[in-house]
Amino acid sequence: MSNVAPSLAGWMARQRWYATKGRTPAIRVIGSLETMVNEVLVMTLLVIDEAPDVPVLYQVPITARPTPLPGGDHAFIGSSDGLYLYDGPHDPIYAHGLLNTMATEKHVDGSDAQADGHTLAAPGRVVSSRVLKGEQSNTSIIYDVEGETPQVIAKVFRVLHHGDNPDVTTQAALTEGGSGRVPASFGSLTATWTDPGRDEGLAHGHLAFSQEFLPGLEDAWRVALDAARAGTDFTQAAFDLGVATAEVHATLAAELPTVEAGPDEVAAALVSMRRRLTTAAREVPEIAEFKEAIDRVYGVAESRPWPRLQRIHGDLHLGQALQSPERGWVLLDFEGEPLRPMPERSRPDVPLRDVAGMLRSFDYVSGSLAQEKPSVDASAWAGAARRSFVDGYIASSGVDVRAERALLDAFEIDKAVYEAIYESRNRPDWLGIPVAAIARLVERSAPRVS
Ligand SMILES: Nc1ncnc2c1ncn2[C@@H]1O[C@H](COP(=O)(O)OP(=O)(O)O)[C@@H](O)[C@H]1O
Ligand SMILES: O=P(O)(O)O[C@H]1O[C@H](CO)[C@@H](O[C@H]2O[C@H](CO)[C@@H](O)[C@H](O)[C@H]2O)[C@H](O)[C@H]1O
Repeated sequence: MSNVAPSLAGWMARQRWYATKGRTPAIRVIGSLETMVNEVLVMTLLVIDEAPDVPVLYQVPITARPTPLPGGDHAFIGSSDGLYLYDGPHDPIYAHGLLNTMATEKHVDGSDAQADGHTLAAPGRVVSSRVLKGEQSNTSIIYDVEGETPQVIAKVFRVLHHGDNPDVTTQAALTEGGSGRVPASFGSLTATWTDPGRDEGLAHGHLAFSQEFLPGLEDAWRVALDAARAGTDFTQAAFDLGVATAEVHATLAAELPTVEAGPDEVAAALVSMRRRLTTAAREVPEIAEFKEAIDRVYGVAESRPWPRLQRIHGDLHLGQALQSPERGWVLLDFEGEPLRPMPERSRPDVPLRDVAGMLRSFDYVSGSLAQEKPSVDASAWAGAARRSFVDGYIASSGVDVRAERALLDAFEIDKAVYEAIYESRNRPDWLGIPVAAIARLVERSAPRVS
């Protein structure tokens, strides 16, 4: 097609996944994978947006149809060369083709980009597909498939990066390790594209992956919020969540490389934590006043022995766990923290970070209920859930994380610092939740200066 970019820019700016809110995209198509299916041109465009200071690369799958897609008005992008352009995931021709590509290890050649599929187990024949609704940073397509096989979900990554996406590699390793604590991985799609900024002039990364879809399950955030509001005991569920987290850690340590936490590794982790603190102090005045005290907590953590580093979830919170009646807790979304640079997210890290993430999440339950009208005091509920979660983690892992309090506190503070940045950028009304946690943790952990 001659030039689809003019139709795309305005549409991209309105999408949930467009990362630079409030800016007008300045886009250029740098690569394209194209196939013709029954008179429909299916294009996976790699689109660079130079509007932000650091350009962002997006994956924008679109279909170009000679006639309108029935029922596709909500996914209509615009017209070009007399063709009707649609957001690919909403068009069954793209959606079915994507799953097929991942299931058959097909190679697709594009002018500037190449994609290849990888599959662990093929799902059955697709009957229908639909896009998952809700606020998400990526676009997920749910497929109904023929026969006894489970439903399938394919996640289309919108922002692309050079290097493996941990959402794919970590969950695939867990599936290969026989873990039922994640939905079974089916396949993934990677691409190579030109990148003049890299030494070899090429970048390589994940475009999409597919896994078992577990329908009709509530995530733990909703379950916990309802339980806390009603004052229902959650300690057994929290204990089981601790067990599930420890089991995932054990499988990841067995399946993927682990490394000794030597002085260089500890120093690198501290550099990243202090960099984040500096950003938070600059963006959030409430954090600036705690900066020195937090720095002292980090100093204590630095002087303690660190456990061996391994792959972890990286952004574990209650919204990332589904409660299945058959399987118990199942964990999702191993993509890591969206605000952390992608190369850092695939590095071996301290499993205590995931423990800290979940502890923060129980605090968020009581923090958000305290803001409801009328306000609900769930602090005792949250305290009991936090203790039970840690009990479950210790029971399964055999690691006494309470004995590593100084480290756990430092990671909990680091997570709350991250949350303060996240909330100030996305949900300012909730900024008080991580700030109050930092005040409490610092009061408990920061050595006083006389
Ligand atoms: N395999 C799955 N089975 C059931 N629901 C899922 C599955 N994967 C994702 N979901 C649902 O989709 C939501 C978003 O998925 P997630 O992986 O967190 O995407 P994103 O990275 O776009 O936020 C989850 O909170 C969950 O409700
Ligand atoms: O799910 P994402 O990978 O997009 O994670 C980001 O958004 C989360 C909010 O949806 C954010 O989580 C924070 O808020 C949760 C309640 O909404 C709470 O349970 C978490 O503990 C808290 O960190 C997450 O930090 C962010 O990366």
